[in-house]
Amino acid sequence: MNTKDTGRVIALGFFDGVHTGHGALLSLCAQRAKELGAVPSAFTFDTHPSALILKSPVPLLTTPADRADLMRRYYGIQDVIIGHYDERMMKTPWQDFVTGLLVGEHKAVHLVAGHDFHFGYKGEGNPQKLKALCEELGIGCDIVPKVEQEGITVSSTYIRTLIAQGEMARAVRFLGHPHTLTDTVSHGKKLGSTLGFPTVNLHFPSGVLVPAHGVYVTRVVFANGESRPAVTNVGVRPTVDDGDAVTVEGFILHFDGDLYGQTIRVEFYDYLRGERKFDTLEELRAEVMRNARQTEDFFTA
Ligand SMILES: Cc1cc2nc3c(=O)[nH]c(=O)nc-3n(C[C@H](O)[C@H](O)[C@H](O)COP(=O)(O)O)c2cc1C
Ligand SMILES: Nc1ncnc2c1ncn2[C@@H]1O[C@H](COP(=O)(O)OP(=O)(O)OP(=O)(O)O)[C@@H](O)[C@H]1O
Repeated sequence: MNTKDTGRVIALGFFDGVHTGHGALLSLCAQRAKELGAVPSAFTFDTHPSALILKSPVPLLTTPADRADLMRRYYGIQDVIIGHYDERMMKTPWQDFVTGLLVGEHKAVHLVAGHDFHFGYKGEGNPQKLKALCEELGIGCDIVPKVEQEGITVSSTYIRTLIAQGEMARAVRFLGHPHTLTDTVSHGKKLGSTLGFPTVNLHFPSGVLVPAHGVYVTRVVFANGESRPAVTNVGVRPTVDDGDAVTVEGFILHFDGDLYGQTIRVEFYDYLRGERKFDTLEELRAEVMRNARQTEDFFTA
């Protein structure tokens, strides 16, 4: 993208999940970019800073690619800069992050950050300092006030707890869109077809949060943009498997075709039930058919 002449308006944060709080920043970023004739952009990192600073990995709601895709589709962010978070980045003073990286390298003409945005070495940068520095540099800066919903401050941390507990419908309200996983379809055991419900098999990449094991109302979006309702199991399939490998298996309704090797997006809308060990495959089959009808009803209601 040629930003040499136009420059970028850059929204700042990690943006895991791209929730409604992030949405406030991203919408404003798109609006300012339009006013300035600049490219609406966002800056995120490949690794969550806490993973390095606190040395404890944070299981994320989204991969960097899903984050970028959500920001583009829902908020019109054209350019998502994915910075590499390492020791060097951690030790970068907040002023250098702004002047060297955002303005110098990425041609920022305007920045947008949230009310509690702390950044740079030891988190010494904050919204007040950012605003003052932007004034000095002669570029614009917006600080977005806190977004609350249902009396709660919207945050990635809160939404992670919801998804880990299977509270998917509530998570979707706080995200402002369905929870998303994009992956390439891999081969399963092919048992599903003989049981009357062929499935696509996906995996959560390492570092991405696995929702509570159970069955979900989902929609599968194909590479060509078409989509179909699907009922999806997340878990270890105790009826047919002894292992503890977690799979994501979707039975796509009203569809037959080979999707092996294709990249698809699964959108999670609601939680139907926990994963169970059935005594017979026939009982499993009957339950999956019931869950398929519930999924159909969800989208036709
Ligand atoms: C909607 C749905 C619900 C499922 N629920 C369970 C379950 O509760 N317990 C279980 O052991 N397996 C469950 N499964 C996994 C099935 O055991 C698995 O899809 C089937 O054995 C076919 O596997 P395959 O695709 O590897 O051939 C579910 C699968 C789907 C699609
Ligand atoms: N509820 C909110 N209202 C307004 N701005 C927000 C809200 N949540 C986050 N932001 C802003 O969005 C940007 C990205 O924030 P960040 O990625 O840290 O999200 P977060 O939800 O606060 O994450 P965490 O739960 O890890 O604290 C920051 O500038 C932050 O201040």
